[in-house]
Amino acid sequence: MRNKFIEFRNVSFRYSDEEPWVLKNCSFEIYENEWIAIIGHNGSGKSTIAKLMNGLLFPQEGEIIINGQQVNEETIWDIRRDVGMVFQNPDNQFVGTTVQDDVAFGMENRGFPRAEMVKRIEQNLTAVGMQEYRLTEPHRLSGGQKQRVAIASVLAISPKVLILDEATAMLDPKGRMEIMRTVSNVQEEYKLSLITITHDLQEVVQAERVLVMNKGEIWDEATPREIFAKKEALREIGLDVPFVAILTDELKQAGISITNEPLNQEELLEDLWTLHSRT
Ligand SMILES: Nc1ncnc2c1ncn2[C@@H]1O[C@H](COP(=O)(O)OP(=O)(O)OP(=O)(O)O)[C@@H](O)[C@H]1O
Repeated sequence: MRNKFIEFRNVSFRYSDEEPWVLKNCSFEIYENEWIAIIGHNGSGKSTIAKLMNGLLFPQEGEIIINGQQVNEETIWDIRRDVGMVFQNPDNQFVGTTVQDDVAFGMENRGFPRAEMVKRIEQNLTAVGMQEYRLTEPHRLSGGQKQRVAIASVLAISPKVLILDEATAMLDPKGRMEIMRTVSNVQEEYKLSLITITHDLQEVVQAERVLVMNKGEIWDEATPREIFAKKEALREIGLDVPFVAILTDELKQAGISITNEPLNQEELLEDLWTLHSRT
């Protein structure tokens, strides 16, 4: 049984008294070392959840507990050490003139000793496969490389949770795959809780659990397979389903009796192969 690391208890939030509620009575938990994807239509409140987890915003109602502490003005520095975030636009996240300066920045702010900083720069740039670029100026890097450096900068201060808020949205398919491979490796190596906010279905199917948002409320919370089995209901709330799930439905309608809910090509091929070998 895993320990709870983040808990939202009846959280409601709005940006001002004049504006509508953006989150309405949201309760959920995130466990140590799990990978959870948050999905939902545009404006459903996903980024707001991320900002609440990092103490960039505070709820008007309910409470948020992270690593046993309530998130508030007094605890945000502890919370920000535990919860690292990487955003969508890699260009907005650089402060250093070289890659290694950039990774050092967060540690300098927190007063890490120099020898520790040098060790962590090496360790974290290696973890994301960017060690050979340590003296490169960030603007010379590709989008995917910039995001890997942004991840290394966050990892350098040893967070327990890594939030990627649409962090692959501006990358090409190859860049996306590289980032997701990197992230999956570091999650394993550092035993992190990983929260990916994304519209990319290939990312969603890799998560252990999916939290679906709809109009500021939690619509569902389950494994990717359970979520994507609800194809029609997902479409009704403006969400896509993976191509393999659509293809499976069409194959079923054509009389091919696939009994599972495959989530990727490999699983679908395996199901078809099993059927074929039975006939
Ligand atoms: N700074 C802000 N001031 C006022 N309203 C905001 C602000 N940021 C977001 N909102 C509103 O809050 C609602 C939720 O926004 P949020 O960014 O959390 O949604 P999202 O699910 O992440 O959307 P997307 O997928 O488009 O990024 C939207 O209606 C948005 O317009």
